[in-house]
This record gives sequence, C-alpha cells and structure tokens, in this order.
Amino acid sequence: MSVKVEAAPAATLVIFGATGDLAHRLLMPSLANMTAAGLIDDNFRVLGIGRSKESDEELRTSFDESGCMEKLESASKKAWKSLRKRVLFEQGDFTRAECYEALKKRLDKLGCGNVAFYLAVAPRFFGDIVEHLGKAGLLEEKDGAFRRVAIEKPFGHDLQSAKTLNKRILAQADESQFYRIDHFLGKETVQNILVARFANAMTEAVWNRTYIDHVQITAAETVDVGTRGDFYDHAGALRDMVPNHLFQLLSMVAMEAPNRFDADSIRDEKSKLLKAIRIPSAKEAKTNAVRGQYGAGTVDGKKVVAYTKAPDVAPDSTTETYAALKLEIDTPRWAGVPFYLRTGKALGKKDTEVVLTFRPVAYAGFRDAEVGDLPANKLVIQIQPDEGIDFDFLAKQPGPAIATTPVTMAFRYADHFDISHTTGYETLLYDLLRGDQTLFQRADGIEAAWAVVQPILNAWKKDAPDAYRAGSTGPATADALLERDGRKWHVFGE
Ligand SMILES: NC(=O)C1=CN([C@@H]2O[C@H](COP(=O)(O)OP(=O)(O)OC[C@H]3O[C@@H](n4cnc5c(N)ncnc54)[C@H](OP(=O)(O)O)[C@@H]3O)[C@@H](O)[C@H]2O)C=CC1
Ligand SMILES: O=C1O[C@H](COP(=O)(O)O)[C@@H](O)[C@H](O)[C@H]1O
Repeated sequence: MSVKVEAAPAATLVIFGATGDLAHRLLMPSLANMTAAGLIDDNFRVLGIGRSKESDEELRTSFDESGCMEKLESASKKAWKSLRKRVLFEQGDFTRAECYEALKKRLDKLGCGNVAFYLAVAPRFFGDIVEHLGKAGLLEEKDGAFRRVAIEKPFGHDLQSAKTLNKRILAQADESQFYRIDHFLGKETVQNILVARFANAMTEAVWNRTYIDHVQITAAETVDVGTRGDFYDHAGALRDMVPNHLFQLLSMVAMEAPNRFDADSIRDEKSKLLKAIRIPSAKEAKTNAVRGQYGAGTVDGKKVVAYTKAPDVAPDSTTETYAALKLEIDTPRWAGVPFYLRTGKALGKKDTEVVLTFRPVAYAGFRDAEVGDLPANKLVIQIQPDEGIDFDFLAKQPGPAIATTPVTMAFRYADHFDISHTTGYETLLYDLLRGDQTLFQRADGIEAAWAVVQPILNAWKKDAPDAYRAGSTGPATADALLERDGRKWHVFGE
C-alpha cells in the first residue's frame, strides 16, 4: 500500500536557537530535503531567533557556509536555493519579554496564521520559553490557525523535573499543541518495527512469551563524549539514551496492537506498555543495572583519551558512559521474558539493534547429545547502520546425513529503498506541520519512562562506574548481568 504525500499546510516555523548546531546540521538540511520532495508549501517560511546574527541575510549565509548544505543531494541543494529566500531572522534574547513582543510584531507583519515554534535550545530554557510564549498570547489558536511547540530532548533530568516541566508547559497550552521530539522516532527502521510486527502474520503469531526467550536492545556508539562534556557530564548514558531512545524502541517492540494507526491510539498503547515495565526495587536497581565509564583506548584506529580527560569533564567524574539493564514487563504477553538494554559511548562498533531470541523447539529430534541445544532462532532488527532485518535459523547441511547449520535470511533496506540521504528529522518536521503527533512523546509516556529509571538514578548516586576500555564491547560486569541468567549478549556490529 502506498500513500500519496502532499505539501504540509503553509506555516511559519519559528526556530529558537536558529544559530546553533542542531538547526545547522539537521533542521535546515531536513527542510531542504522536504522542499525537494514537495512536502513544503510555497508560502512556508522559517523565522530564526538568536543573539549572534543581525539580519536575515547573515543567518542565510551561515547556513550556506556551514558545509551542511554542500552534503545534500543535488535536488535538495537546488531546493535550498529557493528555501533560503524564505529564511528570516529576528535578533533577540529569548530570556527577555521584549523578544516576544518583537516576535509578535514580526509575525503580525508577516500576516502569519499557522505557527510552529521549535525549541532548539538548551533544555534549561524549555519551560521559560513556553511561559513567555503563553504570556505573550502567542499560543492562542484563532480563526482555525494552529500554534504548536516542538520541544527537543532531554525532557527533564529525572522524574520530578519531567513532571514539573509538563505542568509548566501544560499551564500555557493544550497537550495537543506540544510535540516532544525523540529523533529515534524519525528513523525509518524504528517506524518499520510496527510494520514488521503488525503487518506480517509470521512475526505477529510468535511475538510473545510462548515463543520468545528474551529480547536485547542495543545502542552502541563509537563516538566518545567529544566536545559535549559540559552537557554529558551532568547527564550520563542512562539519562541521555534510556528513558527516551531505548524506551521508544522497547515500546515499539513490546506494545499491544493499537485499535487504529492514529496518534492517540498508538500513544495510548505505548504509554500502557511503559507503565507495565516493573519499577525496580532499590535492591533490583543495584543488581539489575550496570554502569561503566570508558578509559583510554582505540576506536576505529584512532586513539581515544579516557572520559575523565575529555574537555569540560570533571577529572574525578563518576558519570557513566555505558549503561546496561535488565527489565521485566508485567503484561500477559511478556510475563517472565527479560528485556536487556545497553548503550554506551566509545565502543568498538556503532550498532543500534533489537534482537529477539526464540525458545528452542519442543521436538528434540535434531538435538545433538554432545552439543546439546541447537543455536536459537533470532530475529535481528538492525536499526542502524546497514538498516534491515535478519532472521537467523537452521538449515539442513547438504549431504547424506541430516545435520543442521545456522544460516541467515537477510532483508537490507538499501536493496529496496534509498534512505541514505535523509536525516530522520524530515518526517518529524512534516508531522509537526501537518499536526500528526504519532511520532512525538506524550506527557504520560515521558513520566512513565522516568519512573522506571528513577530508582536506578537513585542507586547510582553513590556507586562508582566500572571501567571499560575505549574500543571494547563495554564493562565485564555487563556480560555478567546476562551470564548469571545463562545468556549472552548478541555480538553487535556483526
Ligand atoms: N546538536 C545536536 O546534534 C542535537 C541537539 N539536540 C538538542 O537540541 C537542542 C539544541 O542543541 P544545539 O543546537 O546543539 O545547541 P547550541 O548551543 O548549538 O544552540 C543553541 C542556540 O541557542 C541560542 N541561545 C542561547 N541562549 C540564548 C538566548 N538567551 N537568547 C537567544 N538565543 C539563545 C544560541 O544562539 P546565539 O548564540 O545566537 O544566541 C545557540 O546558537 C538541545 O536541547 C539539544 O539537547 C538533540 C539532538 C541532537
Ligand atoms: O540524542 C542523542 O542521540 C545520539 C545518538 O543518536 P543517533 O541518531 O546518532 O544514533 C547520541 O550520540 C547523543 O549522545 C544523544 O544525546
């Protein structure tokens, strides 16, 4: 089934933080890709806010010179030429009320109806900006025109701060006006989890505790902390990746089928699932979670200095750069099936994957008395890179005797589709402009996710992380987490 896509309604996209890294590396290139794909209306425009530029032309030139537009495919480069004329700038300090008065005047002058505000700014400003917008009357929806706010991640620092932020923003506008971004949801392969599960009889039939032994979700990164020490040293791997990206993957893999494929039906099911994750007791938070911090090593042939020697990282920092946890989901579908999650920086290979390991068949005919159980069937959903799905199963080895050999049936995205030039933000921006909240996080889902990790954050206040070498697969204690259950991590990057 293919769906005809058309241009999103005409609107002004106000980007707070338009002079920053996200706007240059991801947002504007995505808008150029969308323009090339016919997804942007001719009357669409961008109005950037920031302090460090003075004019429309100065902002446009900074996009030209960022090098990000150079990397686009030729159709998108061409589209940027027409889009750049519709990029405007309003110089201002968004912590001050004057900024919003000026913004209001500018929007009135432009004769804008539909406006989407995008908060591409440090998270500490999210609540204040929404309050300023509300007080200035900029969030009132009149004459059928929309007012929406897209909020970047991280949404909160822990359960309490996420609840406070939700309360602050929801005092200014309705939940239907907020689009909390998790860029993993913009990835085609993440969205494909729902199709793989619910559009295929073969997978849906076995997607439960009767057939599945356990599930592993991995987001392994080769990048180290780089120049993000200031942010990362206060966050760590758990906050940075788990209640958002990894839990989004988890909820797509484990949720029940929505009644309809619309935003609220899908988000209802995701929230139900997140609320069904067993909240670890203080003891479980200690025994079922592992934290690590990378020391010096080599990644992709390049030397990496220890995390504590990186810029803006405290020399005695105990912030984790690796987290692994075991979770249980209390639903009839998943009771007793462990979900193991792990993520880390400066690891040997980049790989984001979901692996479902199946239980052995009941029939023992092919079992070898000496070797024991046959290798388990596995479904490997390869999120990135080398996007695709692999099914590891057993085949008969050719020859007179009946002997089994593990083989893989592979579907590769690249063999069928071209998704290599998209950033993942295209879908999110398109949906923001069209008013489809399916791929955005709702307040209850965010709070349910923080509630699960909060006991682990509490437990980790005192402990020091376990060391691992940059370029390795993580700390030995993460292997022990599975070994004690008689299981092993899937080798990532293979
Ligand atoms: N960069 C990335 O790859 C990703 C970023 N994010 C999230 O996106 C958000 C933005 O990140 P990023 O672009 O990297 O951050 P940057 O620091 O690069 O950009 C933020 C911008 O905010 C502007 N700003 C700061 N204070 C003020 C102020 N008082 N008034 C007006 N403008 C101000 C600055 O512009 P000026 O100096 O002109 O005032 C700056 O360019 C964060 O929430 C981050 O977590 C999420 C995923 C990836
Ligand atoms: O949000 C974040 O995500 C990136 C990983 O995203 P990916 O699309 O490159 O897989 C991570 O590096 C970063 O620390 C985190 O803030």
